[in-house]
Amino acid sequence: MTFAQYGSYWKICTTELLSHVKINSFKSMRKEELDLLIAPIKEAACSCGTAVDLSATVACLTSDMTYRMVFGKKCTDRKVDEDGLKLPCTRDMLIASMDTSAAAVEWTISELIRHPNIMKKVQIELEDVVGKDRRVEESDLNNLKYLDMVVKETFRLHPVVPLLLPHESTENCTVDGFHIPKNSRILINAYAIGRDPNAWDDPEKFIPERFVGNNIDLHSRDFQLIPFGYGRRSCPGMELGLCIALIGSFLMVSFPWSWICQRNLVL
Ligand code: HEM
Repeated sequence: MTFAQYGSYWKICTTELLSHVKINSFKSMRKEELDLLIAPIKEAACSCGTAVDLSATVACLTSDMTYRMVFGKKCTDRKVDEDGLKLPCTRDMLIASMDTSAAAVEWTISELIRHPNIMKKVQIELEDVVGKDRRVEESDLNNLKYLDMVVKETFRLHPVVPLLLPHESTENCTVDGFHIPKNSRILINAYAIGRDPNAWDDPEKFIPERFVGNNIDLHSRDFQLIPFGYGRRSCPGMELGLCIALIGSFLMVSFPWSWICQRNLVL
């Protein structure tokens, strides 16, 4: 799918599988998968010294969710059974969704561990919005403004697909004075754009507050922040990816980071 030309077959994935309506209709399934994700972490909390590989756990969560969205049934074999791998589209989906979402959560947590004051602010926001007596719901995400800024800032500094995917020009064109011949392979350096001093103040620093009072958004034409690409070949899984990144980060932040360090969690 990833290397296919734009056309009606390609569009099936974005319109049928990853549309806003479809993503919403799978909410309950995400909740179930989230319970499965929490279980090993809870277990580790009870048995001192048990290691939990967060990256692998989040990757399993995403692959199982994608599998269920495509096949409408639970993935019984962790390695994904034959059906999944026979369909190139499904294989692409699994590859595109697993490591990206897991890496986004890992980078967010790494930055929060390096910046305990920012971690504290996220935890305070979580207590204010969600409290301690109930589980976070996807509907809470809209109200977690600071967490949203933290995830955006993480995407700016650590875009998980730093050069996006290779694109090809279908016509001769001129961009910003540069002539680009037809059929050229174009790589877009999202990593460099996110650290460009012409676009960002103090670009090497992790400052979520830089998003206060501006509308820099992942959904609009803000080309200084393009972790999901832009245009019709941008990431069709952006909504799901963002949701997983926010919920995954939320979960990890719920544990005091000192607990994470003491308890031998593999980050
Ligand atoms: C945090 C999570 C994710 C990030 C950061 C991410 C990022 C990206 C990027 C940068 C691209 C290339 C865009 C371009 O070159 O312009 C891409 C493509 C793609 N992504 Fe994602 N992605 C994420 C999650 C997902 C999920 C959850 C799915 C599916 C369930 C998915 C499916 C795809 C597919 C199928 C493509 C290829 C699209 C095409 O061929 O035009 N991604 N993603």
